[in-house]
Amino acid sequence: MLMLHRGAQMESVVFRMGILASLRSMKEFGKAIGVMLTASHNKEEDNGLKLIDPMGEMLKMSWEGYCTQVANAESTEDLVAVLKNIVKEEGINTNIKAKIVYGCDTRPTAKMLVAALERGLEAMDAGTTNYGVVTTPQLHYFVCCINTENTERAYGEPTVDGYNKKLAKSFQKLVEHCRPKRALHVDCANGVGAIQVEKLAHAIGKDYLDVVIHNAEVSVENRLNVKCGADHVKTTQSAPLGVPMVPGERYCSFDGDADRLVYYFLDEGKQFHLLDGDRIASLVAMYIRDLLETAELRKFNLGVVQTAYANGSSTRYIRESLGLPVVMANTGVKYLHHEAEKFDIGVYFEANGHGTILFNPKTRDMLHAFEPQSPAQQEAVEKLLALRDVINETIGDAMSDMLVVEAILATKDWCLDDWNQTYTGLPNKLMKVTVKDRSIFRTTNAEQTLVQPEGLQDMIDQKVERYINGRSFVRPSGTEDAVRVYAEASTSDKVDELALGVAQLVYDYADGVGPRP
Ligand SMILES: CC(=O)N[C@H]1[C@@H](OP(=O)(O)O)O[C@H](CO)[C@@H](O)[C@@H]1O
Repeated sequence: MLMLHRGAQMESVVFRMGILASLRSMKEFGKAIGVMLTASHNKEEDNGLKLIDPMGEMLKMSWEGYCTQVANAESTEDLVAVLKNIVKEEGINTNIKAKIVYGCDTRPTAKMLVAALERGLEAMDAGTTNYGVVTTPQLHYFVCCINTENTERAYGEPTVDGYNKKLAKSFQKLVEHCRPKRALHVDCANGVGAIQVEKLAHAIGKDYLDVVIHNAEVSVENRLNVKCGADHVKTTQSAPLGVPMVPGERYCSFDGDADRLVYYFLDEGKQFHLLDGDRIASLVAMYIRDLLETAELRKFNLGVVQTAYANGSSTRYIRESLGLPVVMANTGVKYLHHEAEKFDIGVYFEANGHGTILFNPKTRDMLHAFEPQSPAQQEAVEKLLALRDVINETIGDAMSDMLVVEAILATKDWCLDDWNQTYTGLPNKLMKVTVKDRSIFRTTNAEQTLVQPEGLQDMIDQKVERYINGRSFVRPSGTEDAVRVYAEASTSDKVDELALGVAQLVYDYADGVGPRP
């Protein structure tokens, strides 16, 4: 995501991205490329812009570099030189007509950003489709649908209606013999999810899933993600504003652009329990593993991809209790996505609730061609195919992930507490330290080991050794000007102590800025 900080530059950067997106489409011989104008995760007041590649996937890394070059060009001459260089380096035929599809979020800035983007697209004479206010994952889905239309791999109809119908039909298939669950309260973070989940719920029908929408004030300024939404619930481990919680009821939160999902509930003693991305990954992995067992398709290589922020108990549970491989990837969904592609069926989730399931093309073809030997086998394969249809494989999608979770809970007849009982999460803590120069921090081993500044990792290791079930790592944030410290230990007091100790080490060792933690 390209961060767009408020100010005079914002419109100009979006205009330039219209030009760059058109070049990307020309490079792909006129395939549709997506541009999503959205709220950024880390600062509610900032916007973000995402370019979406032809199969609905995140933009190729080499083109991310072009985004920065184009955004940072200082004068018109510089910009022209940068663009000319991209055309040359990529061997782009600029006579090809570009095709761009775009969407935006609910904030007042969207109108101005859309106009700026359209000016860039007009300058390139691109063919365009404006999807208006849609979720980021929906736009990823539309791009994939458009570019696979009329092919063997057709992904679906590239409309909101098409998306809702596909998801509704496959969800209904997954829960057809299940007892309906109690209502699900959905916190939409005052974002676009509120508009879209209502349509989806309507397509599914109350008999299959009773959705109660909260935080749907999309037209009130400065409400988006404020004290609500998946990120808030995950980091504060408490109820979002605007959602009065009752013990025994079922709750989930989307984030503002509806790509992250977390669940939570209050137990009878009114204690709050969070079911985050780690829990979703393990639930989904268990479900697929069981379907593969029933279908006698054990040869399929099913695996889970996590980051170092995954709770150590979840990793242990997936490896030891479910008997499945877990691969660690760098922070950021693009890294997880690439690792998940290596499995026949890859489940990936960041702890923050962003993730999806990938079915390798070969796996899809084999499932379609499969000739079942028993009704049980047939049902299991049909469910795997329905699961593939309900999930948005292009990117983590809160609405689609929610249906997956709901289908699994309904199949198992589990309440949220049953799900929570699968393993006990280790107490953990995430802290941020601001230092003079975070670029001096270099990591290896999926960001779990520091190689620079030299000597700091040894000191962290010495600290960690003193704690039962202790684990801690330090890495520079990719999205904020800070170094993140993560720690786990057997009790919440111990984890506070460990995280603080490591944060102080970082501060002392690497020129901390501001008050010492
Ligand atoms: C610890 C943490 O939550 N990190 C987040 C955060 O990345 P950092 O590189 O840690 O700033 O923003 C990313 C983008 O939204 C998200 O993918 C990731 O999970």
